[in-house]
Amino acid sequence: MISVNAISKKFGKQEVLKEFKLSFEKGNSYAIMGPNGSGKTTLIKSILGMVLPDKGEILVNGQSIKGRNDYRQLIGYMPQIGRYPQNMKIGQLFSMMKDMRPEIKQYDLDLVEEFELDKIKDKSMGTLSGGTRQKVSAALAFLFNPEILILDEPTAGLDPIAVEILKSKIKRERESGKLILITSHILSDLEELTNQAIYIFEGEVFFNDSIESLKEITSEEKFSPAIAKLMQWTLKKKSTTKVLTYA
Ligand SMILES: Nc1ncnc2c1ncn2[C@@H]1O[C@H](COP(=O)(O)OP(=O)(O)OP(=O)(O)O)[C@@H](O)[C@H]1O
Repeated sequence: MISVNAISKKFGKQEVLKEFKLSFEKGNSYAIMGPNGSGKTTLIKSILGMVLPDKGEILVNGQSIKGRNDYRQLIGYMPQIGRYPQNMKIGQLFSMMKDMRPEIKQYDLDLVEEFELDKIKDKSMGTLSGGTRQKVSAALAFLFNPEILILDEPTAGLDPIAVEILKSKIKRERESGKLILITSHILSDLEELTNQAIYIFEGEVFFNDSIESLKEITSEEKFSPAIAKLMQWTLKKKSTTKVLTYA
């Protein structure tokens, strides 16, 4: 569904993505992991067309995304930090988004309802707490029932009830066959929500396979120690990169 074909990206002298080769298939949910600054958001933004790779190409449903915008309609994106017009009210924001997609007549309002956003529809975006803004971002990502969901640190800043609501929504979408990409530092969330693991380190894809095979390779039964081991390997034995990279 999404093919990342040897993309590279530099910011100044810093090579953030080095020849990334990845493929993301429908019905799977991918945990995109790596230390702070390892390139997770840059990868996601490249798929969204918000960052232009210096080399390589990205295909969505077999077609290059270069110079196109239409494919974005297939994707629901929840950014790490949602930026919205400060004076716009929640209700106005949702109306504006709906007006931008007039062809869509049915909305997925699960999160609008579960987060009770209607009750605060007259609040301005600029006055919202960080967590409430996250709820709005999440509800918008799911609004048009997209085939692909890209969620950048989706549970960060949410209270425990909201976290459970969002996780249960993500699981329902995954079960319905959607493609889901999640970046997070919260390993317990990733274990619950994903079946594929991608670990990025110093601009390279260090691990890319199923969570089952991650556990096998690391000889760990649980996800968290398996990731911890992977992190130790990245730090101590950088030379194992080639062995662990399944492109
Ligand atoms: N627009 C930009 N201009 C210059 N440098 C950038 C830009 N965007 C990202 N970077 C740099 O690229 C590197 C990777 O950033 P990125 O946001 O992709 O990391 P990340 O893995 O998502 O990090 P985190 O876990 O902290 O969210 C960082 O060193 C960052 O400073």
